[in-house]
Amino acid sequence: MFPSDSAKHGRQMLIRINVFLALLLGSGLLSLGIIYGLVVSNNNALKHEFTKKEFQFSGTTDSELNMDLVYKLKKELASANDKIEQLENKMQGFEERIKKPYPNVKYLNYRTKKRILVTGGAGFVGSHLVDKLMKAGHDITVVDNFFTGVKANVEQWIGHANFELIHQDIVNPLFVEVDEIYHLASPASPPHYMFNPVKTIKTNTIGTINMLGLAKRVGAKVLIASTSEVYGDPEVHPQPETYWGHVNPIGPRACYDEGKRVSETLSYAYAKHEKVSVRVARIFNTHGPRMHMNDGRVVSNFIVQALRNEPITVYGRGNQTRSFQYVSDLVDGLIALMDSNYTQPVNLGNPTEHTINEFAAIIKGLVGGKSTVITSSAVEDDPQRRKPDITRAMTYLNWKPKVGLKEGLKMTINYFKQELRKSQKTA
Ligand SMILES: O=c1ccn([C@@H]2O[C@H](COP(=O)(O)OP(=O)(O)O[C@H]3OC[C@@H](O)[C@H](O)[C@H]3O)[C@@H](O)[C@H]2O)c(=O)[nH]1
Repeated sequence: MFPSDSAKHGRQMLIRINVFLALLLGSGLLSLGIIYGLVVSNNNALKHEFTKKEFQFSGTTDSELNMDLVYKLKKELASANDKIEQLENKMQGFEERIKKPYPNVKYLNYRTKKRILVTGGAGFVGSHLVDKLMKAGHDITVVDNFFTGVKANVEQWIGHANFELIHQDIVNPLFVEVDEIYHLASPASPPHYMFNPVKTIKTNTIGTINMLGLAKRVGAKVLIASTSEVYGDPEVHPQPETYWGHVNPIGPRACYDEGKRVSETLSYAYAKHEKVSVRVARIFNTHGPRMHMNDGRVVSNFIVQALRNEPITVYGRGNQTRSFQYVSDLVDGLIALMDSNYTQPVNLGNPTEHTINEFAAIIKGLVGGKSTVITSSAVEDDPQRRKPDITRAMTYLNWKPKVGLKEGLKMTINYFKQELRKSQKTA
């Protein structure tokens, strides 16, 4: 080999090495490029993921914070409510301990002061009678089984030296020394007296025997609270006391109607044979404060329905009539009858007569509101016409009602307004 050939060969080798190195460098750069590309894209994905996470993270934190706050506030509110309740209970305790002044009571000496028993004295009519007799200065004993009566009706007298409250059912004998007995104990509203018919009969028979027996033993005068229902579904209108009535003896109302009729029969049997001094009041529909909201009678139902803007429910066609008296008139009549020498039955009622449809319109007019008047099914044996002839009461007791229908209803409506407010407060 010539030296020039070897130089040529050396140059060729150098070129090959350079090409090889260039290729190597190129592929290296290419790989680096690919790796860079991969890293960058991965980084972007991470970035995106991070942003997403960050977004989610920040959202979660906010709502958790809100939940925490709501939870805390709820806890604080609950504990504040607990404290308010505790304070209210304490205040109620204090109020109860502060002696409430009694209503004014007249002073009577031992010659004029009477010892009077009022059965059913915690009821609607009974409690108004008790108020009047207490204010007149007499010694009053109330006996009540609290089936329809409530202690709250006489709470104004509890603790008074002239007042005593006995929780007892008059179906059981009672031994007390009294001068007069007003026997009012009995459920009076149709749904109440139909609730337990046998019990209603027992109250008006055994209960009445117990009271007449007590009157005989201690020489007391006794007034029996009878009812216009002894006339049943009357065929004579208006009803005088001489009318014997038209009662279905086996109908749903019989427990009360017949119960009261037996009560009257017993009274005159004791009067005739045992020389007991009896008075019999036939009480017509009455309304006023202390009627129970769920009493079920037409006055309470219509007023409460109108106050609540609920439909006023007329049973049947609404052409049946009733005459409504205010409770203070009735109480005056009961006392006048007890104090009189008249021993025959006496109607006590207001002769102003209205159909139930008219009555619904009167209540709606007085209450206002949005109530509609609807009719629902008629009541079995519902008396169709009722209006008292009060000639006897006017003649022998010099009594007649003083409170007009609308005047009385306004007072009854105000009472139910207060009751509804109270019940909404405690609900
Ligand atoms: O929501 C009612 C409630 C009652 N009524 C009707 O209104 C009339 C009067 O019903 P009430 O329940 O008030 O009273 P009643 O006249 O039937 O009985 C009353 O009679 C005299 C009292 O001795 C007694 O308190 C009671 O028995 C009935 O015709 C009755 O069907 C309605 O139309 N809607």
